[in-house]
Amino acid sequence: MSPPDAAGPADAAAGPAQEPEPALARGADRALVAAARHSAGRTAAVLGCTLAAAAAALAEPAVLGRTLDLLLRADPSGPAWTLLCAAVIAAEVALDAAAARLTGEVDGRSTALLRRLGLARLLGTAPHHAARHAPGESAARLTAHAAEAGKVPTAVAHGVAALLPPLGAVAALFLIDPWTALTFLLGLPLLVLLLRAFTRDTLTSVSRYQQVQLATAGRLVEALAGARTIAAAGTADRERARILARLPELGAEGRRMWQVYGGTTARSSALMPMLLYAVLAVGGIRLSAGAIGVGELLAALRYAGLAAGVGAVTGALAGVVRGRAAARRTAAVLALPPLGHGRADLPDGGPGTLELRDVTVVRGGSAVLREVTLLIPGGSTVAVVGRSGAGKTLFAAVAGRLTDPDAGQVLLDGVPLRELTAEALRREVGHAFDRPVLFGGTVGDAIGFGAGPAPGPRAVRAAALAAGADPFVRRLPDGYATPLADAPLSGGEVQRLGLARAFCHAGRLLVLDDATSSLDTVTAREVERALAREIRPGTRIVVAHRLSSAVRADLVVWLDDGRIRAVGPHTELWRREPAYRKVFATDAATAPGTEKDDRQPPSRKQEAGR
Ligand SMILES: Nc1ncnc2c1ncn2[C@@H]1O[C@H](COP(=O)(O)OP(=O)(O)OP(=O)(O)O)[C@@H](O)[C@H]1O
Repeated sequence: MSPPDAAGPADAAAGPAQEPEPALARGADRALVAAARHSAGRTAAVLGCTLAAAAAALAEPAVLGRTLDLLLRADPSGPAWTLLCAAVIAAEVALDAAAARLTGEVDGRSTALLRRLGLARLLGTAPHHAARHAPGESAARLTAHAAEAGKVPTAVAHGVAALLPPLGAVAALFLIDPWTALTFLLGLPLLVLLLRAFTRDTLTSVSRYQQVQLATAGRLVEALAGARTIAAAGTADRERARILARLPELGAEGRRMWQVYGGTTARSSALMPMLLYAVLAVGGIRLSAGAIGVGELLAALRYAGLAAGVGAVTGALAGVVRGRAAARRTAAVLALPPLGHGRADLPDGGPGTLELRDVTVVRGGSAVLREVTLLIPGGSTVAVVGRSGAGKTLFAAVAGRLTDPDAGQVLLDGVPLRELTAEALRREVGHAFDRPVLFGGTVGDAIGFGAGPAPGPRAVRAAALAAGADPFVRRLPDGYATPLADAPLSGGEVQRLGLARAFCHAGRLLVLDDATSSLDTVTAREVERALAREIRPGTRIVVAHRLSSAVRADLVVWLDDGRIRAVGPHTELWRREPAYRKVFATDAATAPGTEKDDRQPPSRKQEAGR
């Protein structure tokens, strides 16, 4: 088997164009709002439970203090207040437990929503947009980072609820004794400064940490895809070092995050006792002056503790900050432009006439397909030829709407491809690739894989026969029922299964992008004949390096540097254009129409990324 081997120089972190940061931040906030709306009822319940638990926590010192005063005075209502005390504490515990359970549920639902949206966008965009992010990066964005982002709605709810005890506690302090409240408020600016520094430092640190995480995941997946190249080049050690190169940065950022957290906790731990002692001292003076009772002093102390509850607020704040930073990573996937579809269908029985009007495709800032205008008559077979990098794959991609042109229009039987429904497009336009990726449980499933109802075993077998795959499939242990994972397939066999998949769903237009490059000449010729005789008639676009493909085509489209250099029958171009002959340089000794081994070195191409 010949798996795609994508080891390349691309450094995931350096390569792709990223969305500008403000746009990402807006996208992240929109995604988080959508996640919050998705579980609005449950998120409100989390908020309700946490607020109620906070209210119980707030009521507890007052009830406790009052109970103490009543018991000290041997007041007859003392036992009733004791029961009330127990009820408040029990309610606080129960509400905390309910909030924790609901939080887990909402976090899970929000994460699932972000992952669903991200996955739909990743698979619903043009392949070259999806390739903006290295596969490992995209995986990290939709797993770890989506999970972190999914916690934001509940973290906000917890954050809001965490504010209630400190604010309520300050109010309670005022009610008990204004002097204790003022004493506490004197220390408040220090707390505010502490929180601000914490938010700023955490955001920076978390952001850097996540960036390094993404880059490392990207490099790892790149290396896995390019394992053969690395083994062949003997660069395993160098590659391992490249993957792990940013590990020290990861460690440093991780430590910095803990330092920020630890520093804030340490400073708040130092600040809190000082505040409590100050409140205790003032409260003691007020007690000796007879302004408050013992129970009220106890309540004031507890309220001061609640008011200085910076730990709860910083914890929730840290969750929101981390989640928002992670949401930006996920939002980069959500920002990929969708390949939208229209509502039109194709006219019944159309021959598959394809028209390109002034089609321009821009990649990496420059036009790589330029003002291509062409009419391909329905039912004809067209060979697209040209030197490596001439734009053949991009031509095939716009012809079958794997991507949209940046300017111009592509029409099939008079209908712009953009206006077709997704169903009509994939019913009538099929693709086969140089290195197809097979999907499905069994070999038969892989051939039948496609939108719409699954084809029956007969249709699957007919397609495999036409693609020259039937003989080797029948030799597999369970034939068509052999699990894909147990089918040892060569590169050419995978390619034939990819062809069979395209034949199985053949519509009025079939685009074969180097799809026979791994087949021997005889098999390739058999496939071409079967394509002409046994597959539903229609228009064929064959990106080809083989001379024989050009020879057999009705029409040759010769691309050169992204432009159409000439269009015409092969014999005519061969006779008239010396440069055309050079396109098939290694076949120079082969006269037009002869059948020597006419294979050019195959250009290895992936299904995605153009
Ligand atoms: N996503 C992309 N970003 C930048 N440049 C791209 C991208 N996709 C294609 N190109 C460039 O566009 C040009 C045409 O590419 P294309 O793959 O269509 O060539 P090709 O004729 O099929 O080549 P080959 O015969 O080698 O497969 C090349 O120069 C290629 O580098």
